[in-house]
Amino acid sequence: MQEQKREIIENYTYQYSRILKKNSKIDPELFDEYGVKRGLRDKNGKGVLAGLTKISTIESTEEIDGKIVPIEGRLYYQGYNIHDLVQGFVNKRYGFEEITYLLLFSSLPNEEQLKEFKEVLRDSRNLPKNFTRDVIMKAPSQDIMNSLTKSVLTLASYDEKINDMSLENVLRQCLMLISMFPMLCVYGYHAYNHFECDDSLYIHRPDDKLSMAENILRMLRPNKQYSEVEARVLDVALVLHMEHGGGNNSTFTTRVVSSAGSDTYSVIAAALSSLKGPKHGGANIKVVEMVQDIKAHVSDLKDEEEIKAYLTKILNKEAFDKRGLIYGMGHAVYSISDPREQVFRKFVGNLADEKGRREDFELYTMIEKMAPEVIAKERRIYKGVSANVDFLSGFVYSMLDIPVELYTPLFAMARIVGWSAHRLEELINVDKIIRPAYKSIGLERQYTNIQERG
Ligand SMILES: CC(=O)SCCNC(=O)CCNC(=O)[C@H](O)C(C)(C)COP(=O)(O)OP(=O)(O)OC[C@H]1O[C@@H](n2cnc3c(N)ncnc32)[C@H](O)[C@@H]1OP(=O)(O)O
Ligand SMILES: O=C([O-])CC(=O)C(=O)O
Repeated sequence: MQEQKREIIENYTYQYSRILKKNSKIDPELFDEYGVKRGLRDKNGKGVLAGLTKISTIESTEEIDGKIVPIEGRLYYQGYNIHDLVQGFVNKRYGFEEITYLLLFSSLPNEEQLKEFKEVLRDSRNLPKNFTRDVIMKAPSQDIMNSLTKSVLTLASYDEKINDMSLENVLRQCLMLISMFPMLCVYGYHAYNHFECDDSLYIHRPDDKLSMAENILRMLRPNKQYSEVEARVLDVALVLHMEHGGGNNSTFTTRVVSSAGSDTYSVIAAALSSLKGPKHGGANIKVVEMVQDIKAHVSDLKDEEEIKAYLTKILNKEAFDKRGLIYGMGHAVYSISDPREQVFRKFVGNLADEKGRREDFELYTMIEKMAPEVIAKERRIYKGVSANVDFLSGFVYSMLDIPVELYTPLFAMARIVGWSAHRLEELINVDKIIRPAYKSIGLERQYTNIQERG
């Protein structure tokens, strides 16, 4: 019976998807005719100006002799170059907490301020009683982003001040979510791994003395053990993913939903739903799957021509997931390079040697070299294509023995900081609902009674 019902629905949706496509199709030329900016971008790929922000700056071009020329990408958090920030803490102290303070409060903390901030984060990390058992463990899924979103929305029902939009209350909610995300994600993974994959169940509590990066590894590993190098690499990865302007899809979502007056939990749930998309934060999982697929189908991984031919097949929707995308390549703003990928690149070679993954590293390097050529040949390129932050992040996580299901959630554990900063900036400065226009090209029609319809 169930089988029969499923077949009926499948036939219906098959037939109606064709009707939908025919009736909803809009002539692509009309977008140009009405000056519609596809993807809110102009013809050169530049985004329409939708707001102002002081939180971060992304640069990919420079004006030289009156001409706009592409440059190596630059990223600044609150005015500080990302390279200088990473250089400032790496191998000296953990950076996540310090850079979170910077992004939220616009200045680098002194030692006293950092100590106090870490204590506040620690005290904010307080899951409601039995939340792990009653919420996270229920209906576990391989999709940890969905599990995280469910947890965030359920946390709302424990908050007595859910709709209080005062700055101090929204800041309290943001700090709470920033500090709790690692538990929600890692416990969600353990629940899936236990109930769906028949593995043992571990729920380790975070240690109040440890940094965010250390606690993620501690909660994840059955024996709670990790090396200092592993924790420091993860810490840098988190800092690199924290923030990327107001226009990236998930931060713009944060701005849009905040502008409607929604509560913090709903705003962050919407941002999570955006981030998981394979064209955005979900790309880090896709890259690793794509590289596995290349390894399975290319007989000589050192043969440039064979790699090129397979990448062309991926681009032509003939291989891998048949969506026509080479994941980890391209960016809406950067052209020559993404500075975050450059930071990863600095240490990923050594890490690969340490972990016996040199051959994989060489394959990634080869793809990074060939893909822009293949994309430039097959697509209309406005500004050049290079590897983005998602290209190497999954490879790095795999060398830290982090399960693939947690790659995009790790992005979320970092980006919640940027979302929080942008939500606060939107609430402080704008107070106007975001509402762009859609030109209607539908024709007016005469209503017909149901008996008279064909
Ligand atoms: C944290 C992040 O979100 S980083 C991005 C992570 N996403 C990915 O790695 C997925 C693969 N990359 C992509 O899909 C794209 O490069 C995006 C979504 C990141 C940016 O897309 P756009 O802003 O359209 O890039 P751009 O304007 O430079 O693209 C020019 C053309 O090349 C295509 N293109 C760009 N990158 C790729 C790619 N990796 N594979 C296939 N085609 C590509 C675009 O679709 C576009 O074609 P169109 O005009 O027919 O739409
Ligand atoms: O800026 C973008 O469009 C995507 C991106 O790199 C990010 O959000 O980190």
